[in-house]
Amino acid sequence: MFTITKEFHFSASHVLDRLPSWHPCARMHGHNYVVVLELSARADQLSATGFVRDYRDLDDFKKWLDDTLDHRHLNDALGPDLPPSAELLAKWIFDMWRDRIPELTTVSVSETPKTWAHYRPG
Ligand SMILES: Nc1nc2c(c(=O)[nH]1)N=C([C@H](O)[C@H](O)COP(=O)(O)OP(=O)(O)OP(=O)(O)O)CN2
Ligand SMILES: [Zn+2]
Repeated sequence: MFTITKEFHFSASHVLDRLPSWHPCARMHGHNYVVVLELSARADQLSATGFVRDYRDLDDFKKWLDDTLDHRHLNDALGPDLPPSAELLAKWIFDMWRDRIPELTTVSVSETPKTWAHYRPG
């Protein structure tokens, strides 16, 4: 298998309001999020150019991220039923984009330089 990744950035606020009140993340705060899309293909699926997918094809994803999540409150963007943890945000993005990017295999979300959550369907 070949895999490619491309990294995207956005800034947003959130409240993890299902945490106990003593937890700092139960208060509203923000992150400079990093999202990494991983796309995969077998050797026989590569384009004639040798691409899993042209990185430039992901420009639509960048625009969507800017329009949908950048400088937003994630609790509003994801709705009241989905806690905006890094894990569930990664799955939410995967589910939004799996049909438009059939080669998509993993979505990863980082909230801080030390943390990553990864979602790939089991
Ligand atoms: N499994 C998860 N744990 C936590 C999440 C999450 O999405 N998934 N989110 C948070 C907070 O939103 C935020 O990311 C804080 O994380 P934390 O690592 O505690 O960040 P700090 O910078 O405060 O940590 P330091 O240890 O001081 O670097 C919490 N947990
Ligand atoms: Zn947070």
